[in-house]
Amino acid sequence: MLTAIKERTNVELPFQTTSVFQPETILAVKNLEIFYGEKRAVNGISLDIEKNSVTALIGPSGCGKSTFLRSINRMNDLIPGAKAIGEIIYEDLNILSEDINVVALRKEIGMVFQKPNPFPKSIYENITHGLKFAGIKKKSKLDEIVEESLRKAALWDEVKDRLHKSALSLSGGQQQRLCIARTIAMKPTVILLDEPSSALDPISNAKVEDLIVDLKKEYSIIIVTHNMQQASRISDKTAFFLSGDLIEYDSTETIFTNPSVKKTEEYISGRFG
Ligand SMILES: Nc1ncnc2c1ncn2[C@@H]1O[C@H](COP(=O)(O)OP(=O)(O)OP(=O)(O)O)[C@@H](O)[C@H]1O
Repeated sequence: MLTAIKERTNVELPFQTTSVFQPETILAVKNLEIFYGEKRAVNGISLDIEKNSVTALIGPSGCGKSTFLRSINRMNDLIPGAKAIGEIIYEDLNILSEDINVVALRKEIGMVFQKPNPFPKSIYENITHGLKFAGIKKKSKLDEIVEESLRKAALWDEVKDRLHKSALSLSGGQQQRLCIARTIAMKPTVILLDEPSSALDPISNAKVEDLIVDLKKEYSIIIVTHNMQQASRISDKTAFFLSGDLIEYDSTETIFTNPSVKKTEEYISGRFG
């Protein structure tokens, strides 16, 4: 799929491509620094994100989790004065390169935000909006993708009889699954989730968590969460951030049962943050 980004951007690859990845790595982050004006919010972090896994980003408020997450699909470009230095390598390309086609990138690396943000349109149109923009016009094809995306987001059975009703008539939890379906419809490889269930009631939260675990079969998922139980329930790897530094990154089991760094243990046991 990324060939599309390459073709559209004509990026010259400045590095050898085949040796960059370990077999299961989908994103390789190298010496990533992110600034807002003069202020550095992420201090030169390096980590590999595994394919078909859930990676949780945890840490106290203001430690740089969302800033890092947004850099992965270049959402920080929308913030005046924001600047990223270093490399985020995805399928042989540095995502941070000026030549990257960010529209194509954001289709492959989709994002779902904390507050459900469906368009004030029908459920059907919420899914088809981006597809039409991408040039898919045929009704039968659109119908097929709508059903497929809603099924994958575990929402089809609840909405199949009201596809042309307003998305705003859905509950908060359903709206968030619709936003996930909207992202899935663009056929991403990576899904970024910024506290996707923190605004939801416990039952909707549980549905979204089940969905995330299910989705990792097909997608690589990176989730920012303040909820330690959530991180331990659904993620395979956990990265602990503090003041813009990546303090510890390991399997979720290790982070929660036997962390190497004292600060990690203090944070997950609720002693600060
Ligand atoms: N748009 C912005 N302009 C300037 N500074 C920003 C901006 N967004 C974030 N920051 C700063 O960057 C640092 C990291 O913020 P970020 O939102 O990434 O942290 P976070 O760990 O995601 O926090 P939270 O858990 O509260 O969402 C903070 O000091 C924050 O004030």
